[in-house]
Amino acid sequence: MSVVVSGLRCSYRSGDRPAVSIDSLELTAGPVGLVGVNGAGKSTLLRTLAGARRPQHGTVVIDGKELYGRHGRTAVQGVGYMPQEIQFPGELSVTQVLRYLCWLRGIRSRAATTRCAQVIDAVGLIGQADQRTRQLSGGMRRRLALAAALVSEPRVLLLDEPTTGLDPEQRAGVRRIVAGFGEECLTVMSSHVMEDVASVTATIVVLHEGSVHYQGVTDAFVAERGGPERSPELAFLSTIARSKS
Ligand SMILES: Nc1ncnc2c1ncn2[C@@H]1O[C@H](COP(=O)(O)OP(=O)(O)OP(=O)(O)O)[C@@H](O)[C@H]1O
Repeated sequence: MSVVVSGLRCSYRSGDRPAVSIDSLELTAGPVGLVGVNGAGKSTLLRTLAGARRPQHGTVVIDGKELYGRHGRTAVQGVGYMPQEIQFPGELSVTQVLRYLCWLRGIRSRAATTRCAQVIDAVGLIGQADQRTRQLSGGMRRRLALAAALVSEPRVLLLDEPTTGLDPEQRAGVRRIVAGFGEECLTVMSSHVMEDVASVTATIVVLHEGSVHYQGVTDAFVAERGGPERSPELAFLSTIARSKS
């Protein structure tokens, strides 16, 4: 599994400074933590890697296939994406939403039944499987968004702030899922919670003002930059301070 980015420029309005400007980035070993201050470009990058927003310039190659090129449809089939915000049709139940996504992905009925049950269990929504999505709490909705990203058994899993708004038990559950999936697919997870990033990711990418300011092994990042207490928070802050100077 690999995601290779070259010469990427993503802008929302022509004439503005690009929200993301990355000359070269290769992601192969996961899980990958994607961190940066508000507005650093994390969501824009994940949206672009998910095939949801065409960049103005540059290429995104997933497992050898250009996402915005001729084989884009094949490339995007292997990607699961959990955006920061997502709306579900309120009248559909949790299971119906996931079955619909399976249908869109061409997953056959029997396989879809198994797959939906597995992901509902994985994200801890068994008690809500038949509940309409408009009755879900914010945290449950986030977990449904995670289930939606997982349901097609992606080879590349892109998670935008998956632990935001979850209680401690559910946060730990998401961390377990990310750590587990790290072995089967390339997971990229953005987060503001450095503790979550440090505990589950193998490598880390620090974005600052749309560009990559650090890429390396998470443990080394924390050991080198996290002070005597090896604090993930301090490692992040010292990297950002270096980016500014
Ligand atoms: N829909 C949009 N229209 C215009 N500008 C946008 C839009 N979405 C993001 N931006 C701008 O692009 C830049 C990067 O934003 P982005 O949401 O990717 O950052 P982020 O690192 O995910 O931030 P956060 O941590 O706050 O979620 C910011 O300057 C932001 O204002």
